[in-house]
Amino acid sequence: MRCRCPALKDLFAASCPEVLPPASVRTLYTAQLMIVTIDGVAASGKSSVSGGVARALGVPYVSSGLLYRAATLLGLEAGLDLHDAPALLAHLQTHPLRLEPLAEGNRVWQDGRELTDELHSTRVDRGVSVVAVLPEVRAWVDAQLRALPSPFVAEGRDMGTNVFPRAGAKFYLTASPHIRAQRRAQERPEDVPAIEAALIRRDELDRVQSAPALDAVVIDTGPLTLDGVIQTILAQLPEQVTSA
Ligand SMILES: Nc1ncnc2c1ncn2[C@@H]1O[C@H](COP(=O)(O)OP(=O)(O)O)[C@@H](O)[C@H]1O
Ligand SMILES: Nc1ccn([C@@H]2O[C@H](COP(=O)(O)OP(=O)(O)O)[C@@H](O)[C@H]2O)c(=O)n1
Repeated sequence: MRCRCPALKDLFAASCPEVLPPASVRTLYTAQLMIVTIDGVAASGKSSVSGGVARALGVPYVSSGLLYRAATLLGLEAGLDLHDAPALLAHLQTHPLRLEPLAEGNRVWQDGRELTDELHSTRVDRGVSVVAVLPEVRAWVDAQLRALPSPFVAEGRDMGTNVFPRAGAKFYLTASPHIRAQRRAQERPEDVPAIEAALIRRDELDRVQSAPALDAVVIDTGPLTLDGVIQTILAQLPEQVTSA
C-alpha cells in the first residue's frame, strides 16, 4: 500500500496510519530514534567505528553490507547469474540467511553453516555491487534490518537515507581512495594500487545508494585514528540515544 500521509511519507509504508493504529506508528517512530546510522564509502571505517560506538553504548551494531555480501556468496556458489534477481531471490528464500548482530562483530549463518569468514574475499568484493543494485535484493535486506529490535548502530550505505530515515543520529564516513586502500591492504592479499582501483570502481557502482543523508554529520576519517572517529561520534550523540 502506498503511504499518502505527508508527515510519514519517508517512513516505510507499513507505518502509515491508514494501515496501522496511531499507537503502532508512534512505537515505530520512537524505535527509530534510538538507532544511530553510520554510512560511508568502502573501507572508510564503518564497521570498525560502528563496533566501537556500539560497545561504548552497550548495544549491538548491524552490518547491512554483510547481508549483501552473503547474498553474493550464495549466488556465486550456486553458479547463478548475479544480474538475475528472480533466481537470486528464489535461492535466498530456499537458503535463508541469518544475521547475528553482535557488538564484537557481526556473523552470518545459512542454516548451521557460518559464512562470515568467506564474505570478505576478492570474488565477493568484485560481485557484491552487481547484486546490491537489484531492487528486489535491496528490499529483502531492508526487511531484515527493519525487523531488528532497537536500540542498535546500523552501518552501510543507505541506513540514514532509506532504511532508517528517522534515526536519532546519522553519520557519514569518508577518506581518500589512497588512504582507504592503504588500510585495506592490511586485510587483503592484493597490493595498494590494485585495491585502490577496485575501491574506486566499487564507489562508482555503489554511487546511487551511497549518497549521504542531508542531516548526516560527514566525517573525513583520513586524518583521524580509529578511536578519534569513535570519540567524535560519541561526543555528538543526542540524549535519547545515550540513555537508551
Ligand atoms: N580512522 C582510522 N585510522 C586507521 N585505520 C582505520 C581507521 N578506520 C578504520 N581503519 C582500518 O581500516 C580498515 C577498514 O575499516 P572497516 O571498518 O573494515 O571499513 P568499512 O566497514 O567501511 O569497510 C580496517 O583495517 C580498520 O581497522
Ligand atoms: N547499505 C548497504 C550496504 C552495503 N551495500 C553494498 O554491499 C557492498 C559491501 O558493503 P560493505 O559495507 O560490506 O563493504 P565495505 O564498505 O566494508 O567494503 C557495497 O559495496 C555495496 O555494494 C549497499 O549497497 N548498501
